[in-house]
Amino acid sequence: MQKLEVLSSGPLAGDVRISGAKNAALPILFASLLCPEPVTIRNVPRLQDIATTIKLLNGFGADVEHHDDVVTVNLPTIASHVAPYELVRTMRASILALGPMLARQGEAKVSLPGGCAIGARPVNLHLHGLEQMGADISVTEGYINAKVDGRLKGTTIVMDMVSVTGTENLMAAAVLAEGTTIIENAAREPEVVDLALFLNALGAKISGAGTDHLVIEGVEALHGGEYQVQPDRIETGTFLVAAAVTGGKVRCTHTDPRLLEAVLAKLKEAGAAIDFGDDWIEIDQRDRPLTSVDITTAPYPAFPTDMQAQFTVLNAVAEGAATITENIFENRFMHVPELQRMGASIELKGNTAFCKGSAELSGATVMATDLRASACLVIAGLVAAGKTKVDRIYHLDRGYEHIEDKLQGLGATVRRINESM
Ligand SMILES: CC(=O)N[C@H]1[C@@H](OP(=O)(O)OP(=O)(O)OC[C@H]2O[C@@H](n3ccc(=O)[nH]c3=O)[C@H](O)[C@@H]2O)O[C@H](CO)[C@@H](O)[C@@H]1O
Ligand SMILES: C=C(OP(=O)(O)O)C(=O)O
Repeated sequence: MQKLEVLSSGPLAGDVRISGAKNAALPILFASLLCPEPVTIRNVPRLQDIATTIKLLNGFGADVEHHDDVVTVNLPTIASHVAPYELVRTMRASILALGPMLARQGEAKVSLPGGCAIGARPVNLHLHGLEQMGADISVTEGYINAKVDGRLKGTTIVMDMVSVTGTENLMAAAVLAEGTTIIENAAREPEVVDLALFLNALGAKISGAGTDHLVIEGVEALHGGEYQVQPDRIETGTFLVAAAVTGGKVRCTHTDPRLLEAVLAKLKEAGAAIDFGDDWIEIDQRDRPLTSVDITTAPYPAFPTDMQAQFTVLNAVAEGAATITENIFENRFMHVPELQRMGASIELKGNTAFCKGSAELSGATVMATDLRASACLVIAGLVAAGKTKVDRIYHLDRGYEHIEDKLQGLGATVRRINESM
């Protein structure tokens, strides 16, 4: 079993190149299913989730090439409309195959992704929206079976809750629907905007992306094209927090400060000096006190749940007391017991973590439970006295490209080890 061994590392320093966004690349790759002509996607990160997606696309009959950060998908005819449990169970985002496959093929069979560490994560909004567009949907033996006679039909969908992949699935399906689809209470996340821009580059007619009101005028077919995935705002935020807690100075390059306003505001509130240009962000925490900050997660443009775990470790070591309230997922505090084992003083009550701050963390063997919890434990290891071993790093590999190389480049002592339990 692979682990990351992290040693107390001192202030991080230097430049780190940010990869393309996992949560934009995944819906874009799945939406390439809509297109019978070749599609070239640039700035795709090398991640386990991307490899899983490519396997799913191969299963549907696609010819996929992946060189460096460029992926080319060619799917002139669909060979299979099934996304099997064996692949889907390793990646919830597989649900994003449903809308595009149904829209193009009139039929889709996708394994239910199931619950995971951070919450139940139902897909009722995805299914309900597709039904409103005329799909006939049943769930049998763990699979979603969706069918439509002819094309999906444009309609108005009011989403009960803000759902990122729910919005993406319905928006992608609506691209090939007959007539106009309106999605109200749509997610405004930058990854939804990236997907809309990608689809429009292939001939889709989507307007309103980035607002909660999307209008999708259906077209008969998409054409091939090229697109560059946006930078990963969560990877960027993770490196900025790592720099902050180690009292370092780090510049994230190939990123976009406009995607991180809520996160940058909280880092400034915590005492960081932040500078930025069009495609870089620099944090300087040298000789500056780090103060804990209250965090409340909510849909974009508010503070992202995917940065909550990283700010929990920041609050554990910063001066002062602060609360962290998680409003998106009901079980996203699995990193807290592990941080407590490293010496953090955090009390959990319902969906709020009360952080006392100023903890002197000590290294321990800790268990990563999900992607961002893993990142939080790696950051904790950078400031903890002695050695931290982070177990179950396959979670980390789902979402962070070459994380140990990037951290080493900033002066951290981190290595991947093979060790049995
Ligand atoms: C691949 C991807 O982009 N993943 C992101 C996406 O996940 P994902 O799209 O799965 O998250 P959602 O935005 O859908 O979830 C928001 C909330 O809505 C609930 N819900 C969602 C759909 C549904 O049909 N019914 C329902 O009740 C969820 O349980 C959750 O409580 O957005 C999350 C919230 O920003 C991020 O943490 C994930 O990193
Ligand atoms: C929760 C995340 O991803 P996923 O939705 O793929 O589980 C994440 O990126 O933090």
